[in-house]
Amino acid sequence: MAAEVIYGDQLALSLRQEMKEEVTALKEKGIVPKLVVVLIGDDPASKSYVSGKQKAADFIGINSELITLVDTTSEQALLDLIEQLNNDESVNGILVQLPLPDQINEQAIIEAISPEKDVDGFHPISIGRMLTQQDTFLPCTPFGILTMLQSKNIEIAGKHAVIVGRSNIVGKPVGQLLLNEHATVSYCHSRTKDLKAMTKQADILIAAVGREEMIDASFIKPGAVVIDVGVNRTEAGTLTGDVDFESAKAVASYITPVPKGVGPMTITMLMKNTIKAAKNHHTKK
Ligand SMILES: NC(=O)C1=CN([C@@H]2O[C@H](COP(=O)(O)OP(=O)(O)OC[C@H]3O[C@@H](n4cnc5c(N)ncnc54)[C@H](OP(=O)(O)O)[C@@H]3O)[C@@H](O)[C@H]2O)C=CC1
Ligand SMILES: Nc1nc(=O)c2c([nH]1)NC[C@@H]1CN(c3ccc(C(=O)N[C@@H](CCC(=O)O)C(=O)O)cc3)C=[N+]21
Repeated sequence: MAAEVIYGDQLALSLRQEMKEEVTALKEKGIVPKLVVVLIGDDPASKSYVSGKQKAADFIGINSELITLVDTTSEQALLDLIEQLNNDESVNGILVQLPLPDQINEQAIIEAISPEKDVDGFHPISIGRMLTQQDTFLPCTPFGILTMLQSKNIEIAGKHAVIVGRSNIVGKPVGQLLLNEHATVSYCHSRTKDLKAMTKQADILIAAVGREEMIDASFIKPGAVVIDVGVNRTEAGTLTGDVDFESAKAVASYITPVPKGVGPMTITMLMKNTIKAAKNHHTKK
C-alpha cells in the first residue's frame, strides 16, 4: 500500500488562517507583531525563502521588514544593527538569514540576538531551554516537523527515530524534540559506518542532509514514517528532497513531499514564534 502524503502546504495554510484570527484579536489590544529579517548578499535560494516568509507574514497580518545588506558587510556592522534591533521596542522577532559570508562569525551573530527576540530558536539560551524542556522558541524546522507528525496523530513515544544529519539548525534539534516526546533517537552523519543498517531500523526517519534523493526505498523499513527535510536544486532547476519520493512512497506509511512538505511549515512556525514573542513582550510590560 502506498504511503499517505503529509502535505505541509495544506497544514501551513490552516495554521496561518488560525494565526490570522489571533493577530486580528491582538491588534484590537494594540499588539502588532513585528518581524525583521536581515538578508546579506543576493543568494537566490535565500531570496526565495525570504519572499515566502514575507508572503506568510502579509497573509497573517504580521508586520515584516526586510533589511538587505551587501555581501561585504563587516561583522561589526551586523552586530551594531542587531543591537539597534534588540533595543527597538517595536521589533518582536529578529532573523538573520544563514549562511553568512566568510568574514562574519555566525555563532557571534546568533549569540548577539536577544533571546527574547530569537524567533529562529538558534541562541544557546533557546537551545538550552529546549533541552531542559522549558518554555522557549523552538527552532522552526524541527517544530514544523513535530507539528506535522502530531497533525496525523503519529505515535512518537517509544518509537525509534533515526535522524540523518546533525546540523545545529535541523538534525540535532529535531532529535531533541523527538526525545522530549519519548522517542528513542539515533543520529547519523557523514562518519556513520553503515547508514542503511541504521535507517532500516527507523520507525520515524528524518532525512536532513542536502543530497539529492540519497534515501530510496532500500533504506526504509516497511511502514516507516519518512520526513524529507532536504531542499536541493537540481541541474534542471527543479527542487527535490533527500528522499527518492516515488520509491520511498511504496514502502513508507507516511511521507512528506518536496516541495510543499517541511519548507512551508518552517515558515509557518517562524510566524508562530513571532506572535509568541509579541505576546511575551506585552505581558512583560
Ligand atoms: N525545509 C526546510 O525548512 C529546511 C531545509 N533545509 C535543507 O535541509 C538539508 C540539510 O540542511 P542543514 O542541516 O542546514 O545542512 P548541513 O549541511 O549543515 O548538514 C548536513 C548534515 O548531513 C550530514 N551528511 C552529509 N553527507 C552525508 C552522508 N553521505 N551520509 C550521512 N550524513 C551525511 C552531515 O554530516 P557531518 O556533520 O558529519 O558533516 C551533516 O550533519 C539541506 O538540503 C537544506 O537545504 C535546511 C533548513 C530548513
Ligand atoms: N536564520 C535562518 N533561519 C532559517 O530557518 C533558515 C535559514 N536561516 N537559512 C536557510 C534555511 C532554509 N530554510 C527554508 C525554509 C523554507 C523553505 C520552503 O518553503 N521551501 C518551499 C519551496 C520554496 C521554493 O520554491 O524555492 C517548499 O519546500 O515547498 C525552504 C528552506 C530556512 N532556513
